[in-house]
Parts: sequence; structure tokens; C-alpha cells
Amino acid sequence: MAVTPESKRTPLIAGNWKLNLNHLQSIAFVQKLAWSLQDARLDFRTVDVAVFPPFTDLRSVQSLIAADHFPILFGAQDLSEHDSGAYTGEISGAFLKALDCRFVIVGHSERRAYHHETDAIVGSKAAAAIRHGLVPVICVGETAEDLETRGASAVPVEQLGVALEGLPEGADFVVAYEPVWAIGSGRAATPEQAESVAARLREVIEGAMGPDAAARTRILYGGSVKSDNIASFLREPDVDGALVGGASLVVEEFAKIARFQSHVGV
Ligand SMILES: O=C(CO)COP(=O)(O)O
Repeated sequence: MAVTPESKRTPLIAGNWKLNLNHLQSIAFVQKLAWSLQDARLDFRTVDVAVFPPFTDLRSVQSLIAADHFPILFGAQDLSEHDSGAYTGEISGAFLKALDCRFVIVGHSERRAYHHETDAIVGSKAAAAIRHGLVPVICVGETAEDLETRGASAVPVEQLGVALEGLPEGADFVVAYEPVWAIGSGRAATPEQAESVAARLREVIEGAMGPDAAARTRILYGGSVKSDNIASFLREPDVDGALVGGASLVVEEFAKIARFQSHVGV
């Protein structure tokens, strides 16, 4: 879908910490990140910066951000598809909302692979997020084998189609296109590859949720994003930010990614 620069959505730079940084480390990290971005005079009206700590860090991150008015957003890495009941170990959307989470990641490829989350479960989690006023970051992406046998977009298109089925009209959500072969491999997709899948995903959103949703929904790229390749992705018309793993654990590197507009023009 062609988008003029004026209609570009506010970029979202999101750091998925995965199973890293305990609650004490998360406090130090968020302080340093906020100071670094404020020092660099990042204009927070032009970019949203969010971190996704482990559940046990959320209270610490919430308290710090609220107390110091840091303009940093945060979310959780997963939630339960259930709202309450006998589901040992699960965390509900209501619990996350009560900690001021804005976002929650659903369907990360690591959860699909290691926790056997199906497209239907991911859809049900996305719906649970919306039910509780959270913005789901719906992750989709093909494995190396999918890429070889079915091309880049077939699996992400299928995954997103199912995830959107149970969402109400007007739902606010983010999509993250993360090719599994690019995650943690140091081998990022090219900006052209990311754009080509992102454009297909935008068509899926348009088909399922209508043209307004397609125009306003942010589609992120994830997989070996670093400060030296971020700007090339953000130049693509349908790529509206990044979901960053490894590089989001190093404060200076993540701050540099968040400041992509200053080090290379887009
Ligand atoms: O999985 C990712 C973010 O969710 C990407 O991880 P890397 O940035 O480490 O490749």
C-alpha cells in the first residue's frame, strides 16, 4: 500500500527483553535509558519507545516510570487467554492493565515453538488483550523451512488472518513481522524483504478490519535489528518500527536505535 510521508504512523521502537534482566536490573536499565534519551533530547512526539520486561519486573518498571514521569512505554511479553480461574501460572490481561501496561506481546515465535501456541491460541490471547484495554503486539513470521517451501509471506499472512478473526471492530493493535530465521541470527531480512511482507500484512488488515485499521495500524519488523540497520527499515513505507531482542538489552545500543531519526535521516 502506498503511503505518503505525511501519513506515516508514529514509529514504535520496542525492546523485548525475553528472559533477561531481573527487577533490580530493570530499574537500572530504565533509568539509564531515560537519562540517555533525555540527554540526547529525543523528541518523544516523533517516536514511541517501549520496553517489554519479564512479568516480575513490571511493578518496578511501572513505579519508576510513574514516579519520574519518564516518557517510556511498557508492556508484557505474554498474557493468558483466560480472565481468571484455575489456570496455575497464568497472568491475566486485567493484572497487566492494573500495572499500567500499554502493550502485550502475543504469538512470539518462541512461544509458538516452545509452548506450542497455535494460531487459534494467539488469536484468543489477542482478543483477551483487547478485552482488558491492552494493545496486543501480534507476532507473525516464517521459519527458514517455510521460506524455502512457501515463500516469505504465506505463513505470516495465515497467522495474522487467524489472529484478527476474533478482534472487535475498531480494535487497536500492532503487528510485528519477525522472520524466525532472522531472530538472534545476526542475519536480518533486507528492508525490501521486510517491506514486501509488511505490505501484504497491511492488505490482510484491510481485508479483516477495513481501510482505516490498515492505515493506522503499526507494523514492526523484528529480527537482528541493530543501530546500524534500523534506519533502513524505517525508510520503508509499510514498516513502522522494530521489535528488538538482543540489542534491546544494551542501554546505549537500544537508545541509539530509538534515536534512529537523528543518526540517519529518514
Ligand atoms: O525476537 C526478537 C524480538 O522479539 C528479535 O530478536 P533479536 O533482535 O535478538 O534478533
